[in-house]
Amino acid sequence: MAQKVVIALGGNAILQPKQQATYENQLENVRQCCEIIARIVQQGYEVIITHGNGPQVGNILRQQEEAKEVVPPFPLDVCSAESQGFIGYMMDQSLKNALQKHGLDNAVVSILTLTEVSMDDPAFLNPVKPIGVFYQEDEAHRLAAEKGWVVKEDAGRGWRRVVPSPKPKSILGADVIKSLTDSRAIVIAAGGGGIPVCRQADGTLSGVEAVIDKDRSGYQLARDVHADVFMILTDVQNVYVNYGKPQQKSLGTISLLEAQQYAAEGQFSAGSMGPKMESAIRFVENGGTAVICSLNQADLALEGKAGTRITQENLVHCN
Ligand SMILES: Nc1ncnc2c1ncn2[C@@H]1O[C@H](COP(=O)(O)OP(=O)(O)O)[C@@H](O)[C@H]1O
Ligand SMILES: NC(=O)OP(=O)(O)O
Repeated sequence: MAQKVVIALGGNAILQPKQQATYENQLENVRQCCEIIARIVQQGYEVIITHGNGPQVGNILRQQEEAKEVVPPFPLDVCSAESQGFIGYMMDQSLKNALQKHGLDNAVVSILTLTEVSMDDPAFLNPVKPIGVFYQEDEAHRLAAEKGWVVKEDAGRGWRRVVPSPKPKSILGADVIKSLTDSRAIVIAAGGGGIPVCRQADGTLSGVEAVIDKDRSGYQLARDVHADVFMILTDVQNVYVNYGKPQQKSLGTISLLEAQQYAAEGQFSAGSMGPKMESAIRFVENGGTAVICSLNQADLALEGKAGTRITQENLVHCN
């Protein structure tokens, strides 16, 4: 039987920190990624795709705020929906083209997905999810004072605006996504973690101003579609311990136990590698294999030849 893999593509892989935020740059990154995904489909995997939206939703929010004198700005959950729509469109188009090139006829569908969160989530009191572009520290503090933003340092790469990131409770429509994947369709879903919504006392849904971590919702999606592999693609080739320090060490294939120990030591930053490792560990705890690697090595990493792989087996190997 074909192995099912959920591929989570980082927002910073779609728009790299040093790139100008043009549509063309983002489309080219997505196009390159879809070439690799098409090769994975050709290898016989059933593929489900999810993606981040941190840089993109931050830029949409900024566009709205800058134009507020002429067009009333939309709330953050609507900006999240916009980002899910445009990234889903780029992926849908690029993947259809890449599959056609490889002579593959799988259907591709992009599903605008809502993710339920709880308004009691403590994450609303401590914003940690970085969105938008990177700033120098002094400029970040100036913007925070001027615009009422909360800003934080992001994994040694600069300063960014941060917003609340509640944990996903459930991905709405996951059963429909699963039946589509069971019929060989390649589904793009829960982009940007899904649009955050909460359920009111009367059962109705309403939007929530937050950005859900796509690695956390990617884990839920992988669990809901019964995936064998959960793969997180980002802008580093491996997960490292002592990241950014002279004794930095790259992780190849590691056991679940080793991953849990590194996480307990606080090796992985909140808002970047932290949620990736947390989600990868949860997936392996539930019986699967998790891989974290760079976008351009996804196919190699699936074969165990690149990236960081967390397995249930007690295999320890460092690059
Ligand atoms: N221990 C670590 N190992 C590798 N990368 C790390 C680590 N801790 C923090 N990072 C940072 O995490 C970043 C990837 O997270 P993030 O920017 O949220 O990615 P994405 O947008 O692709 O989901 C890397 O670029 C790196 O700077
Ligand atoms: N929503 C989300 O997790 O986006 P990034 O992958 O850009 O951080």
